[in-house]
This record gives sequence, C-alpha cells and structure tokens, in this order.
Amino acid sequence: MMAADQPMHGVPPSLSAKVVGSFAYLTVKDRLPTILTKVIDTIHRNKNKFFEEYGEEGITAEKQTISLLSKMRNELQTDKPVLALTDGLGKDIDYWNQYLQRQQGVQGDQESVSWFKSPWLYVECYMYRRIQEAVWLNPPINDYDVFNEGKTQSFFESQQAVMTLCTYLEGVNKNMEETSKSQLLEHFNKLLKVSLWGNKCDLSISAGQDNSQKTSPIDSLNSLEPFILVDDSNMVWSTLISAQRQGQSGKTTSGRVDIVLDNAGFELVTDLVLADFLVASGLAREIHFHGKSFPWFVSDVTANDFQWTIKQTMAANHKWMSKSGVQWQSYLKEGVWSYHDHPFWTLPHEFCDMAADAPDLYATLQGADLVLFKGDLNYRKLTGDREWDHTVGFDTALRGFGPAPLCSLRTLKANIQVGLQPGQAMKLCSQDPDWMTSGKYAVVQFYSPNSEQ
Ligand SMILES: O=P(O)(O)OC[C@H]1O[C@](O)(CO)[C@@H](O)[C@@H]1O
Ligand SMILES: [Mn+2]
Repeated sequence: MMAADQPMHGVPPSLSAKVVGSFAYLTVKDRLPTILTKVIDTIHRNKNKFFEEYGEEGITAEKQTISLLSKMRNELQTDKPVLALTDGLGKDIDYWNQYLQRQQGVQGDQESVSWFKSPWLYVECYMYRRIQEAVWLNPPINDYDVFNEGKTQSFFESQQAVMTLCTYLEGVNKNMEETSKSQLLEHFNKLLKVSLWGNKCDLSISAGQDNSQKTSPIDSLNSLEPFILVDDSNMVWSTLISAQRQGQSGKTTSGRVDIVLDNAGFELVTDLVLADFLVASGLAREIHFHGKSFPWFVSDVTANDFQWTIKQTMAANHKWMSKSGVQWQSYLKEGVWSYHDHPFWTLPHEFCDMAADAPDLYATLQGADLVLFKGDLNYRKLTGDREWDHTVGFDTALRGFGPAPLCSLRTLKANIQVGLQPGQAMKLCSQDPDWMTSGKYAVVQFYSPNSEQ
C-alpha cells in the first residue's frame, strides 16, 4: 500500500488543509467541527430516548460518547497528531493503524501527521471512523446511527419528487414492450441524469443543513444540461449494449451492473429507480449495490438505510411509489438485486490501492460489466484527491484502477476535476469561481480498461 502524499514521479501531492485558504483548509477548519458539534447535539437531544431504552446505563453511555467526541473536536481544532484507533471492534482497525504508520513515515514523524498537515482525504475519513469508535466503545448505545435523523428527514422532505419519479418510472416500464431502441436510449439518458443530479442532495457539503429535492427531477433536466462538464453517457450506453449476449435458446442475456452508492434520501431513490429501469428494460440482468458498513460522511447509505428506504417506499400512500417499493423488495428477494458492504469503502485509501489492499473487493468488481460510482467522495478516491491539472486524462488520474468499465456520476463539491478540455477550467473560473465546490456542475466520466492499447 502506498500512503497518500508519497513523492512519486508524475503524481501530484494530495489536497491538504495545510494550504491555508484552500477548500480543504476551510473544510477542516469550519465544516468538520460543525458536523461534530451537530453529532454531539444529536446524541444529547436523544438522552431521554437512551434512558427509556436502557435506563442509567444509557445515560452513562451518552455522556461518555459525548466526552470522546468533544475530545476529538479539540484535537482537530488544535491541530493535534492523528491517534491510532483503540476500539479493537472493527475488522478495519489494522488497516487504519498501518495507514497511520505509513503516513508517519512519509510525513517525517508522529507530530507531523496532524489534522491540518495531512492529506485532507485521510483526515476527513478518519473523523468519521473516530465518531464510530466513540459510539462503538459505548454500549448499550453502540448501534446508534448519529446521522439517522438527517437521513430520514431528507427522505421525507423529498416525497413529492420521489412520487413524480416513481410515476415516471411506471409510465416507462408499462410500455416497455412497445418501446423502440431510440426511446429506450432517451429514457436511459433521463434516468442516468436524474441519478447524477440526485447527488446534489448530500448532507455533508451543507454540514447537515436541509438539502432535499423539492422540484420535479425530470422537468429540471433540460435546464441542467449546460452544467454537465463531461458527458460520457453514450459510452455507458454502449457498454451496456455490448454486454448483451445471445444465449443458446436465442434469448438475450445482459450484463451485471454494480452501483457504488453514495447518499441516502433522494439520491438513493434515484439510484433505485435507475436500477429498476435497467432491469425492466433488459439493459442489465443483475444489480449489485455497494454501501457503507457504518454511518459515513453524514448521509451515506448503510444496510439499514437501504432496507428502510425500500420499506418506506412500499408503505407510501401513493400508488406508483408503493408499487415501485414492492417491485424493489421482490428484486432483492429473487436475487436480481443484492446489497453488499465491504470495509474498504470506509477506509481512507485511494481506489488505486484497492487491488493490493482489498483484492477480494477488486475481484468482486471485476465480475461486473459496468461499475457506477456515485458522488463526490468516490470521485476523490478514484482520482486520489490530488492536485491534478484539469486537462489530465481520467485514465491517468485513476493510476491503474480499472476492475471493469466504470463511470463516475458526480456533482462537483471538492476542488478536483480531471479530463477537461484545454481552457475549459479557466473559462469556468472566470464565470463562476466556486464551480468546483458548489454542487452546481456535474460530470458523467467514463473509463474502460478494455479500451487500453
Ligand atoms: O456525498 P458526496 O457527494 O460524496 O459528497 C461528500 C462531500 O463531502 C466532502 O468530502 C466535503 O467535506 C466533499 O467532497 C463533498 O462535498
Ligand atoms: Mn456522501
């Protein structure tokens, strides 16, 4: 495993809060402490609930969790060294502690691996792991999801948009038999873009503020088109088409699509709707969803969120929404859809480390015909969260990561972007200085290992 920021020929340094005034700096200085304060507040507000469930033990656990979190907030704000994990509870602990040791080797000594001096990707991931450590160390509240309230709220606030989307899906699926290939392509493009823009709705960029979808997701698509900086959706389409094979019986079978999920709430619904369409249209045979094994980056999907969302959709008091939920549940039951998690998704590693550090996960992804990576954090990990020139190719920034044809569906919320045309970034900078962090722009960026010479 390479530690981040290791000097390597031609590979730029990691983004870091050590660059005063940078987006990384502002995130570590302001946004992360705000998130931590909200977590502390949430736990405190739920004190009575813990008491009702567990009595005095619940209250003691609440106090101890808060004290560990306040301690961490203080370490962060005073730029203290990153500490080894102590919970001994996750399968991931050795990976985290080895990563820290390597960072110490790269950055010089123990002192220098601190919150502001280390790679941003590393310390930001580490904060979420330390939140989990504080919770895990405190039974009986150790299975409490500190971000659950925000995730469920964002789902309920997007109800109108979810209903619109499920109604649209019903219209598409109902006429599938008579759909021509060009109509199919049109539906595919729409639902891929809905899933793309669904990524605007994460809760971590807004430090937990309301960020739900209020307008019709289908109607907004045309006006959003100019904000897509790279659009490789035609390559995603052709990958799906070329994965279709004629079976012996003359029946066509299609490929497997893996979706590396990002946020719960509206974004997850857009991903489920896309997955439903891919199966119903025969563009995919099987969908594997990948989520997080513990609460992560405020709004990311865990197994619990995944099941909860499908149950809520089933139980909705809206004909097409509940029909969709029932369909999704049966896809899961039949194994057409499956949900997976792996500790690697909640490690700080760049994805180019996956083949060496999580070979089982890499091999799993190799079984897919297409892997869709949702969201900003996945993009940061795909590209290593490094100071790449904007015109560097996506393939270069992936640094050998390519288990299968892959596509990033991401709205820009961090100052990294590769694969742009010469001059494109300069123009954006002059029109809209916040273009990389506002979530207003997006990319559909594709790479296939099969097209390598
Ligand atoms: O949910 P997403 O799209 O991965 O976004 C996570 C957000 O958190 C950040 O890491 C910022 O703290 C950004 O990269 C991004 O804005
Ligand atoms: Mn997220």
